[in-house]
This record gives sequence, structure tokens and C-alpha cells, in this order.
Amino acid sequence: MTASIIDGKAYAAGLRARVAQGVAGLKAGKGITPGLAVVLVGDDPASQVYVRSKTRLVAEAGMTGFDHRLPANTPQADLLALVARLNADPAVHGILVQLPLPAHIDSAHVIAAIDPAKDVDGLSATNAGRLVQAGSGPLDFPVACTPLGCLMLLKDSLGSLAGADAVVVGRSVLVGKPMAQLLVREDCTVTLAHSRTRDLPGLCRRADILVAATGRAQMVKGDWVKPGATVIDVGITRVDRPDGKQRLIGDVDFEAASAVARAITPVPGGIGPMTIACLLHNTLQAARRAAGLGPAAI
Ligand SMILES: Nc1nc(=O)c2c([nH]1)NC[C@@H]1CN(c3ccc(C(=O)N[C@@H](CCC(=O)O)C(=O)O)cc3)C=[N+]21
Repeated sequence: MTASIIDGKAYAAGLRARVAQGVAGLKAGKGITPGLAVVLVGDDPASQVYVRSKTRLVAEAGMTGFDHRLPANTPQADLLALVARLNADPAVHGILVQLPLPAHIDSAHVIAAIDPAKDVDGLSATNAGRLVQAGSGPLDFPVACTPLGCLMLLKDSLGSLAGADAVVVGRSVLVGKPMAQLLVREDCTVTLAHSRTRDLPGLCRRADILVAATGRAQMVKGDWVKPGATVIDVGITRVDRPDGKQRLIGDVDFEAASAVARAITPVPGGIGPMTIACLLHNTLQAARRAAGLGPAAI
């Protein structure tokens, strides 16, 4: 059996086009242009690549981007002052502070300073708590972009997820925990696994839906995958190639897993592009809510 490849790049392009239509409608109807502020502290080259591609896609969606690049030694107080300014700026509807932050900065403190209405990463305690408490109705607050993108691809690939056994490997605040919450809300039976889980291969082999979000390249082997499972690979590890260029590797051994799975996301071209498309989606919805409008149908 050979798995079908879930084309996140194509789905993300379609989602961005629908977001761009929503942006055009908001401009025409209300004269409002959604604005997204991206804050990058330090000069991590990988982070700079994400910020660059985000900046280009923000413009393509018809939104206004506000890029703030601060030196790695920026005092925490200066970063908090910037967040306060962005909170107060009516042209800014979404604020993304790129993680990880330098070690001298308390990221939890910075995230907590972002106005929950502008927290398009869904990371604040308010939005994370709303997700925990959410019923089956619409999610009318920002949800973390990567898990939201995973869910969109799963529903597109499988239809209903109800009753499926789902295993999420990785318990991060950015991905694993919100992913588990979203899958429970879709009526999956969810196990949130991590580095201390006993017999992780055996547990994964019981999963109809397997989400790998560990940040460990190719940790999930082919024989961890149940035949017919749907596999979502959230990992992106950059490795140097002999020619000096870099390539991206996921958390799943793609070759081996795709011989067993029903469907699988590739890296690159899977969840990465979905993360950015969902960020734009969250920014449009935040701008609509700021204008007193209901969510755009996307
Ligand atoms: N507050 C915060 N929110 C984030 O969502 C966040 C963050 N911090 N810090 C860093 C990670 C990483 N991240 C990616 C987004 C898109 C791609 C992406 O588009 N990847 C392409 C390839 C891009 C390339 O080739 O460089 C792909 O997988 O096909 C990758 C990584 C968001 N993150």
C-alpha cells in the first residue's frame, strides 16, 4: 500500500485565496485593512526565513504587515513596551511574537502581555483556556495556527473524525496540547504522548490518526504506524547538505511510513504552509471581531 500525500501547500494556497477574498470584502464594506505585527527578537537565520515568507504572504492577502526586528540583547522591558504599543494601535489586529525568544526574556510574561483579542497565535492563557472550555459550536477566538492547520487537513482528508483513536506525540503549548483539545472536540479518543510515554511505538500503532510534533527528526518509524492510519507530520528540522544548502526533515520517517499509512503530510509542503495560512485566517477574523462583525465563512 502507498499512502496518498496530503498536499498542505495546495490546501494552504486555497485557504489564503479565501482569506484574501475576505480581506477585500472587509476593505470594501468597512474600509478596514487587517494588520498583522510580527516581532522577531534576535537574528536566528531560520526564524528570519519564516518572518520573510510571512511578510510576503501577508501582503499577498491584502493585509498590512508591521515588522519589528529587535536585536538579540533587547531588554525584556523594551519588548513589553513594544507589545503595549501594538496592543493600543487600532491598525494592528494581530500580534505574533516569534518563539523561541532569547534566554534572558521570560516568554510566558511577554505572551501574557498580548491583548487576547490580538493574540493570533492563540497562545495566551485566555485563548488557550477558551479552547479547553469550547463546546461543539464555532471557535470564535484565535486558535493556535499549527494545530488548526492540522485539523483542517485531517477533516479535508477524512471527513468526520468521530470515534477515531488519535495519538498526539509531543505536549508543547504551541502544538501538542491545543492539538489534543481540537481532536477531543471532534469526538476522537485522544492520547497525548511524550518523551516519558511507555512503549511509544506500541501506542502509536493503535492510532487511526497519528500527529507527530516532537521536534525530533524522523523519530516516528514506519513500524510505529498502523496500516491505514492518517499521519500528520508537524516537525521541521533543518539539516545541512553536503552542497552547503539546507533541507527540511519531518518528525516521521516518511518513506517507511508512507508504505503503511492511508494518507500522510510531507515535509516540506505539509503543515508549514498551513501554519502561515491559518495565521492570516486568524488575523482576518480578529479584524472582523474588532469591527463588531461575525466570522467570515472560510
Ligand atoms: N509564535 C510563534 N508562532 C509560530 O507559529 C512559530 C513560531 N513562533 N516560531 C517558529 C515556528 C515555526 N513556524 C513555521 C511556519 C511555517 C513554516 C513553513 O512555511 N515551512 C515550509 C518550508 C519553508 C522553508 O523552506 O523554509 C514547509 O514546511 O513547506 C515553517 C515553520 C512557525 N512557528
